Amino acid sequence: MQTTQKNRVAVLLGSEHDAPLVEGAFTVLQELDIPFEAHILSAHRSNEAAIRFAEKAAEEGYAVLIAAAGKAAHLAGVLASRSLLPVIGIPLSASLGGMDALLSTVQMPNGYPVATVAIDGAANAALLAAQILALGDENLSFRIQERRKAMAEKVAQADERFHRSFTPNR
Ligand SMILES: Nc1c(C(=O)O)ncn1[C@@H]1O[C@H](COP(=O)(O)O)[C@@H](O)[C@H]1O
Repeated sequence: MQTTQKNRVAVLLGSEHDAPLVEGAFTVLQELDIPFEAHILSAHRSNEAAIRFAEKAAEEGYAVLIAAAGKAAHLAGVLASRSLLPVIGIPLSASLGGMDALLSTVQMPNGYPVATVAIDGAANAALLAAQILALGDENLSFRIQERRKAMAEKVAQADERFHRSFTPNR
């Protein structure tokens, strides 16, 4: 069932085959209690549907669009060309280690930005979407801070396990 709140994130995948590389985004969005919808949509293979989706996204309650695609990854750019919502691109390592998708996602012409995360950086795409939503949501901001604290705690624990030192006798 769709909510009418304007706080949803859309996660668009260029192909069903991309799903395993995008799971990290779903995990983060669920962890942070952010409503999302995920769809398969292609700027190449379902061009009209992609354009329709972008044009209606704001009125359908989406606040941020995440587009994940490999190879000639034009999905994020096409969505950005038809919507004023922030678009976050995840270049996927479907071929050439993801360099092809990275360049096609990040090298947008002046005027149509796509916020591009690392190759296969699905979790960071979700976190960036969360931080955008948190601009107008103090509770979400608190949840993100708590997540960061938990990460810092893990680093401290790793340091306790790992720490070593050596002082030479002179
Ligand atoms: N880059 C795009 C777009 C697009 O940009 O619109 N649509 C599909 N694809 C990508 O093609 C790759 C191969 O797709 P298939 O495995 O379905 O042939 C996928 O990584 C997909 O994201």
